[in-house]
Formats: sequence, C-alpha cells, structure tokens
Amino acid sequence: MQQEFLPQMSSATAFIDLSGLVNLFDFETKAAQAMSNLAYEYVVSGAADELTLRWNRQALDNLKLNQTVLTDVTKPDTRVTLFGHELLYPILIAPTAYHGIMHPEAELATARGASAASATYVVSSFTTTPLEKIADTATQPLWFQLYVRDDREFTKDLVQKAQALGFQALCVTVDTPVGGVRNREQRINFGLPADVVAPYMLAPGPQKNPLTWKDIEWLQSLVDIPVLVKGIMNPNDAELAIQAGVSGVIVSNHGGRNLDTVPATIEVLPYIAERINGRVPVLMDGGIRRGTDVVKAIALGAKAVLIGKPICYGLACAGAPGVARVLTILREELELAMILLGKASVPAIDRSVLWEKPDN
Ligand SMILES: Cc1cc2nc3c(=O)[nH]c(=O)nc-3n(C[C@H](O)[C@H](O)[C@H](O)COP(=O)(O)O)c2cc1C
Ligand SMILES: CC(C)CC(=O)C(=O)O
Repeated sequence: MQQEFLPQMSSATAFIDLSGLVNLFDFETKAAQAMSNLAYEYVVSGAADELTLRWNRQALDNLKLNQTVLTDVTKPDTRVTLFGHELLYPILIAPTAYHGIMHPEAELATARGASAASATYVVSSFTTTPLEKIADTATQPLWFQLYVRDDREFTKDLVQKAQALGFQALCVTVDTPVGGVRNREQRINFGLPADVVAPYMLAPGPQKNPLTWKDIEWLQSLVDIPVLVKGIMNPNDAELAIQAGVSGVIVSNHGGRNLDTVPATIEVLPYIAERINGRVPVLMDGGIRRGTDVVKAIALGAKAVLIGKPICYGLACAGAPGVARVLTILREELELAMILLGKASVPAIDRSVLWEKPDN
C-alpha cells in the first residue's frame, strides 16, 4: 500500500524519522541519501576546488572559545532587533534557489518550517513557487532576495510586488554577476527538470548589463523597506555600500560557490564590522552549523547569521518539519553555548567569548 503513495510523497521524504538527526551535519548525511543526485550535487557544490567552501568551516572551527564559569546564566535571552522587528533568535534562512528540486512542496514547506520555528525566511529570486503563495503561507516575516535581471522594468515590478506582499526587507545579491566555476554542476549537466519552474528567473545565466552602485541607489528609490547588499567581502566595498545608503550589509562569499579562494566569511567579518562601525547592521553567512558558530559570528560583529545548505538538507529530508528541526537545533545549541559562556543576552556576546592566550 505504502509503495503506491511513494511517487506522490516523493521517495525523498516519505518515511524519515527525525529523531536520530541531532545536529546539522546529521541532516547533511541523511540528505545525501534522500535527495536526487541532481539536487544533492547542486546544493553541495562549491566553486572550483571548493577551497573557500572548506575554509568557511575550517576558520570557524579554528576559533576557540573562552569558557567562563559560575556566572548565574540559566535562561539566556536570544532576541535581537533588526530594522525595528524583533527576532526570537539571530538566525535567518539564507536565500537558496530551486526548492522544487529538493522537495515536492518546495518553498511552501520552507515557509511553513520557518514559521513553525519562528524564523525569518529570505526567499530567493529563483524561487520555484510564486511569491503570492509563499506570502499566503508564511506566518513569520519574509525578506526577498533580489537577482537583478537585464529587464529593469521587470526588476522594478518584482521588488514592488514583494514589498506589496509584505516582504519586510530586500537583500540584493551583489556577488553573482556570473556564476562560479561549478564542476559538480558541469559533470551532471545541471538544469531544472521540466516540471520545476523558476518564475522570476527570465533568461538564465549571465546578464548583459552589469550591476553597479548606481543600481543599488536606484533600487532603494523603488521601495520603502530596508535594502541590504549581500555578498560584501572587503571593508572598502562595505564603505561604498554605506555611501550608497544601504540599510544593512551581509558578509557572504555565497557559501563558497562563486569565487574560489576568497577568505572565509568569519575571517573578513571583523574587518568589515570595524569599518561599518555600527552605522548599519552587519549580517553574515557561510559555514554556520553549530550554536558556537553563531556565538563566534556575533562576537566578531554580526548582528545575526543566515544558514543556507542546512535548510536545503532539512527540507529534502522531511519538508517543513525538517526545516523547523534544523533551526530549532541551532537555536538550542546557541542557548547552551550562551549559558556555558556566561552570556545572558545576544548584545552581551563580545570578543571576551573568544579565547586569547594570556600575556603573562
Ligand atoms: C543551493 C544553494 C542555492 C543558493 N541560491 C542562492 C540564491 O538564489 N540567491 C543568493 O543570494 N544566494 C544563494 N545561495 C547562497 C546562500 O544564500 C548563502 O550565502 C550560503 O549558502 C551560506 O552558506 P552556507 O550554505 O554554508 O550556510 C545559495 C546557496 C546554496 C547552497
Ligand atoms: C542560479 C544560481 C546563480 C543560484 C545561486 O545563487 C546558487 O546556486 O548559488
């Protein structure tokens, strides 16, 4: 009997028991079996030799924490305020394209999972579900990630549609004038299956009109919601972003998927935070897999972090409950780390949580 239902439910998600998946790496392992080869290779892919992809993780692992004891912290307050809205914890869902190849309910499952876990979901321009449906489904805040297309009228309509639907911020991705060298995608000749459509992609591939800081100013003139730039990797560009008037900066190397051998995001984050100097919030993504990683990013100047691949894996393993579980695990790990570090609130997390060899 059950076999009959398998095609509709997708073999990827039918009978997965989440109880054995206790951390984000477990989800990755499980997803490797659950996903189609096409989806897995797409998600897991880094650019070229995947050095930056690895460095994102390695650099986080290499940072050591400074345990502090007997501090009387039992229930840490993980709330942060971003653009006037309170987040229950400083972890957002990074924009990732094409959820339709990962789960039959696609972005709607992601939206449900985000809502169940009280998280903000940044929806990709290359969503395979119309924005109206996602907005109808989500009960927690949505942000919209923009890939600017050559057709600037189309782009204008799209961002204004997102704003009208209640999306609360716009993240303009600035690190992808072209895609990176993705050998994994080349090997499988990656392309969307005929039944999966990305309605806002228009002509795929590189656009003819390069995006410049002038376009960022233009985009801000189109909407009233905060505009962030996603993909800033050096302090000079961070300064230019401020001059262009943006409301926030996302330190990101696109999860190591675009320009290989740029540094890990956690490595550049403190320099960017120093240059921004509190003028706008700095967010960061790339390799965040543990509650301790969230602490490290906040200690080095991030107001919040985003996670990309783990959400795809949660989605592929179990749809909405998988997405919610991934977020909840990370949130709980963050709480434990805060208790063990003696930090009662997110703003209290500063560089004192990072181990430095004493001078004496
Ligand atoms: C499968 C996949 C698709 C992605 N699609 C987009 C996208 O459509 N727009 C975008 O700005 N970034 C995209 N990204 C980059 C993520 O937003 C994010 O920067 C990165 O995944 C963070 O690193 P992490 O996966 O290690 O958490 C994508 C990443 C992955 C893994
Ligand atoms: C079509 C791609 C450029 C989407 C993306 O951002 C990614 O795969 O990393």
